[in-house]
Amino acid sequence: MNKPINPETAPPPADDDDQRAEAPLLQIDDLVKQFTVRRGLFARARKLSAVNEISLNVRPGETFALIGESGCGKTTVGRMVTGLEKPTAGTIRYRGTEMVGRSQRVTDLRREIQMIFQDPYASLNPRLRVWESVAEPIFGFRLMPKSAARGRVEELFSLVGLRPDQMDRFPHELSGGQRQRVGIARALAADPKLIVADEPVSALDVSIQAQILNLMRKIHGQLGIAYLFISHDLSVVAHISTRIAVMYLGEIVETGETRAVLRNPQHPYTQELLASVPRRRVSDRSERVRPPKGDLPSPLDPPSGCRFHPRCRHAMPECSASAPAQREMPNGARVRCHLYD
Ligand SMILES: Nc1ncnc2c1ncn2[C@@H]1O[C@H](COP(=O)(O)OP(=O)(O)OP(=O)(O)O)[C@@H](O)[C@H]1O
Repeated sequence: MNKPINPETAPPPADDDDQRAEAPLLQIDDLVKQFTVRRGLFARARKLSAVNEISLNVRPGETFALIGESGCGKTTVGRMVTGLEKPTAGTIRYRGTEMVGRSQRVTDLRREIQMIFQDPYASLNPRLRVWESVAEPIFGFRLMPKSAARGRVEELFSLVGLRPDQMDRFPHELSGGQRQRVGIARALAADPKLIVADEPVSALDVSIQAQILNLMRKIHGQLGIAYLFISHDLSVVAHISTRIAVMYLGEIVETGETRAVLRNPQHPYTQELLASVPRRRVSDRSERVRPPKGDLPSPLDPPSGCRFHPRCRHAMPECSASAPAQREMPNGARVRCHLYD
């Protein structure tokens, strides 16, 4: 996206009464993911803390954004939500059901959670014609007789702005934007209620990014699908999400309505992310979030207390001593920072 951030472009939140009335579609509580890593054959195994006790919920039909620097754990959260990765601890509830095990109920509900990947080229089978890739979930979940699948794929192609004559092409015969449209059609084929979109536009040319985002917004409006939208890019998130969670080194440091958080960020990390945006050149790849000073510490050995404290210009002695509790701010955002104790 080549626009500076404008909090006013964020879709307005649903009014409070609507929000209270609706149970969350997705409820994540105290989710933890640790990977066991070993550097070298004889090195001892170590725990890498990719996601540390995060909680969030996504309401039916809303777009919830997860944002943060590369390596902060966003993809790992998305992969746990879609069942590609198993949590170390914590719970993921979808429509009230805890998504563990392989019961029929869990399997049926998994169909309703689909994923759009960053790199549509890598996520499509190069040996299949694209219509066959889109039809795979229809066959896999036995959603309709095989004879009807091609007609359904044709409908999906039309929905995502592709022509029927493109159905028999192979992925390499399409442009990046067209391949991402195929990826979106494939996610829609399973009739989802929630789509985890993992950096869906960051591999695309800037000129194509807006087209794909507009398509995602159109689908959202037409079909009422909720998105868990993972991105590095604040300007993308400002454009598409109603609520946002800012992640830093495996933890959520600030969460709230997108407009409120972008207008008046409270956490020093969020403030730095936002401050870096207008200074960027718009045409280059540094459009992504520019990290604050210093390197991102290793999740193999995360800092004590507040994980952001070694890079924080407001750091105080208590910041390295204890992890801050989450506090609700006057603008409704929830923030973890000792400045607000
Ligand atoms: N399978 C794995 N085994 C070991 N470490 C992993 C694995 N997957 C992710 N990690 C590590 O977990 C941390 C979080 O990675 P993750 O991909 O979730 O971050 P991210 O914010 O999505 O970053 P990016 O945008 O670069 O994908 C990183 O340090 C990463 O190296």
